[in-house]
Amino acid sequence: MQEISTPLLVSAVALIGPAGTVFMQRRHLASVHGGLWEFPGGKAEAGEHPEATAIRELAEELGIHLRREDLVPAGFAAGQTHDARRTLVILLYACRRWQGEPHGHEAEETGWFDPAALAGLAMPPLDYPLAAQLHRALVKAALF
Ligand SMILES: Nc1nc2c([nH]c(=O)n2[C@H]2C[C@H](O)[C@@H](COP(=O)(O)OP(=O)(O)OP(=O)(O)O)O2)c(=O)[nH]1
Repeated sequence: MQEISTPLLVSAVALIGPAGTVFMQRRHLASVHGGLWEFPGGKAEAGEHPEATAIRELAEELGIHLRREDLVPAGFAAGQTHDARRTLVILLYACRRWQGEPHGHEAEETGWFDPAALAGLAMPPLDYPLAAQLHRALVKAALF
């Protein structure tokens, strides 16, 4: 009988700076999807709330502190993991307030991008629909 695994749940965050630009990081070259730009974030631990995942991952990856009340749902994307073995669901939050300066300790490179420019970056597949949803929401000012 084929083994059925639960979907892999990832929380990601679009940090939006005062100029309206969005923080992105380039994945470590040795990792899956190495060298591609992504929203910072990571995998949920067992039983973890997606907001708690977002807060924990951004503290670990960027050294910044987010508050739950500053996380605004901005979109989601579902597909398969790179090896096509599991369903992958990424939940994207937008956040305009945080404590600390984001430093991509694990990233090849980091940068702030105009929301309209995100689609032009080389990204893993699910980050494209996430970037499109974020851009639409920001243009419509439906968020915040
Ligand atoms: N952001 C993003 N990640 C993807 C996509 N497709 C896909 O398989 N992934 C994988 C790469 C990572 O294994 C995982 C994202 O979690 P993560 O950011 O915590 O991954 P990581 O490299 O730090 O950790 P790990 O895989 O080494 O355990 O999802 C995609 O389209 N976008």
